[in-house]
Amino acid sequence: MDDPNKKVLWVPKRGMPITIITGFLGSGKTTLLNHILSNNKNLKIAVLVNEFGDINIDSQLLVSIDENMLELSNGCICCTINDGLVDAVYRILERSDRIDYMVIETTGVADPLPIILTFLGTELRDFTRLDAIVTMVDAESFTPDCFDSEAALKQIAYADITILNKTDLAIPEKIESLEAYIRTIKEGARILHSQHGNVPLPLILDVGHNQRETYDELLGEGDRPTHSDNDNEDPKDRHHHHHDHQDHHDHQDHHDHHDHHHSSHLDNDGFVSISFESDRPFEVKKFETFLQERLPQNVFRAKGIIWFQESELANIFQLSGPRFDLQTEQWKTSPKNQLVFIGRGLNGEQIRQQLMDCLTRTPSLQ
Ligand SMILES: Nc1nc2c(ncn2[C@@H]2O[C@H](COP(=O)(O)OP(=O)(O)OP(=O)(O)O)[C@@H](O)[C@H]2O)c(=O)[nH]1
Repeated sequence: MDDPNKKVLWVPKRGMPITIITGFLGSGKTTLLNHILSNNKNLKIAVLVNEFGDINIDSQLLVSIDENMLELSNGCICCTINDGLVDAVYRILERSDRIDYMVIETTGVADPLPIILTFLGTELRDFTRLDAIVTMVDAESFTPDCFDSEAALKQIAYADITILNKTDLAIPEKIESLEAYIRTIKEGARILHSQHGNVPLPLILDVGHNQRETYDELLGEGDRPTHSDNDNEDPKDRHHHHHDHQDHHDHQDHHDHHDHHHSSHLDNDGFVSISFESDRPFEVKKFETFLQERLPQNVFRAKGIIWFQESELANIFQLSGPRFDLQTEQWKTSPKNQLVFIGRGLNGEQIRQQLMDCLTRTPSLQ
């Protein structure tokens, strides 16, 4: 055992507060995260961004934060709870620099429940305090059929706070009927309105709206005493917790647990993500034609950083439903194309070929 006098109280008393931002594809999660990072004055916030796709576009679209405060995980955290989420959270917790708060942005197709249960039902609950699940809803494009997506519905059902975002694009009647609809899914829902995620931060951070009792039944621990503070725990022990779940015996337990939560997983609701990268620029005209004439209807969301032969700048491309948008900024890396397309039943090979056709010709072919 370590010298007990050497114990360091570096785990916050009630555990690291965690806010989880969910919301369907393109609803404004990254926009909200940027609002939080730009406007919070006092908190040192660590961010965990999870993306559904091979390329991390979001991380490049975040306002600059200390690189060390950002953890990335690819794929869907609700599918890779063991390796992705738990480890990424531990990596943040184990940092020696001061961190007051953790914000996690899930993918647009994530079912929040397995993520919530991971925080409440694994050893993570000793070191974290789930503060609130914040769900972004696109007030313009959201319809009660929820894009046929079970994930979209669950994101609202498990929200502690729902933000009706993009109110600039929706008529008041639509906003009203959406509110009413949300309350049919979740009685007594706390609903905020926003444009570009602009909500007062005290309404969404450190609000203590997540109630673990709500999940007792799912966690199978109705009569179990609630966990006490862990301010007396030796960080070394905590460290062991972490590695325990990687050794054989515990790993097995962990797996059972995981599978249990996983059974409710939605397999991304049939959404697939296609990524494209190239070190050669596009020709503007060809890419325009691609967008106008070739882009399949079933692409629900696309985003990326585009290199046009005609431009010195990086072009940030955003497509959400029927809208798309291009904005320029200085390159932070050497110029290249990085794009992700998300939708149902996409033909990846075809999309990639069409994008290849947008590239400038290689010198040898000219
Ligand atoms: N007009 C309008 N556009 C918005 C608003 N909020 C976000 N957007 C735009 O909507 C697009 C998608 O926003 P993101 O924040 O990237 O959405 P997301 O939920 O992170 O998207 P995924 O990562 O695909 O899940 C971007 O082009 C934003 O600029 C808003 O309130 N009004």
